[in-house]
Amino acid sequence: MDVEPFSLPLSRPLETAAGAIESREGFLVEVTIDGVDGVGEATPLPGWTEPPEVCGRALRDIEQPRTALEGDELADAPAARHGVTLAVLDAAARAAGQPLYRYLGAPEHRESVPVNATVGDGPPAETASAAENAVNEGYPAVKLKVGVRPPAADIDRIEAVRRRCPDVELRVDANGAWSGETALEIVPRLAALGVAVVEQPLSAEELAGHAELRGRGVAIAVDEGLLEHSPRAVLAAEAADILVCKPMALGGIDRARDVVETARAEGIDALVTTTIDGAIARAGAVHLAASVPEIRACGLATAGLLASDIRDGIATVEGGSVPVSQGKGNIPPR
Ligand SMILES: O=C(O)CCC(=O)c1ccccc1C(=O)O
Ligand SMILES: [Mg+2]
Repeated sequence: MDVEPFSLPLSRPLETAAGAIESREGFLVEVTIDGVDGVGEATPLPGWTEPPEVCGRALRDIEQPRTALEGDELADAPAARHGVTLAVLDAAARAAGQPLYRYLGAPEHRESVPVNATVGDGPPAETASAAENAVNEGYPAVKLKVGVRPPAADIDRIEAVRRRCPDVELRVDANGAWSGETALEIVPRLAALGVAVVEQPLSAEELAGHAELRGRGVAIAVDEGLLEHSPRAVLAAEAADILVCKPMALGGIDRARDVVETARAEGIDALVTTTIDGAIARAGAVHLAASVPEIRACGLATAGLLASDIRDGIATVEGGSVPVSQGKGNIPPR
């Protein structure tokens, strides 16, 4: 197994309530299984996965990728496990002569996956312009980062977006910024502005608080909470209408697919997003989303946030959706 570090600066920082994301450092993972090559990507994000040093060490310690996965050697390193899993699945899908999404179990051909635009914190006019551009480009949904400013200032931003984009599906992601009290005040105002989804309004520990916010006119999506607890615990606490599945943080596209299926079996929806991964992990997440019937718009429109990428022209947005690669495996070989 080969492990190669990379560093990808963002074209500009993504401002969130949990801090700004400025660049992404990770590792390309290359395997050969029964003579077939596979490529994966491990792109840890502190706060969401193991730290980069731990990820790199875990990857370099691996002698046999399949044995490492079978022995659950990467249980404490979700990004490393993601990279190895994606490489192994890529090789397996290639060997089977199938695009990755079909190999993962998609019941039928799938041309593309709908995606939401991702708009970081910024002043109202800037936020509204970014949202309007996204609508003009054909995005079916726009997600705004909130919680950096006081609630009243976020409401101003959302109102500015609504004026310019009367019909788009609006989502907001607070990354855990609000107290229960603030959220109980703000959620009805979001509902009045036609916001469809609020992602992680309360801190990751909160389960009962999220459960209490449901049924107030805005779907409650849990993201960080899935990692703090477990997807099972979030479902058992009835804390979410939607689970936000990040394969890098959940330890691989296989694990993330299990979470999506488990949620849906209980009548809870799920969507796929990334930690702003490089092209290979982003493409893997697109295959995962494509393997799930009728998935709602996913947070996979992040290629444009990167100033450079490990591969160009892979899993990029065209008119509000990302085309699904129909060749063998994850992405075409170089
Ligand atoms: O979901 C999206 O639209 C893009 C991805 C995103 O918002 C994100 C990116 C990196 C780390 C955390 C998050 C998040 O969803 O909170
Ligand atoms: Mg989120």
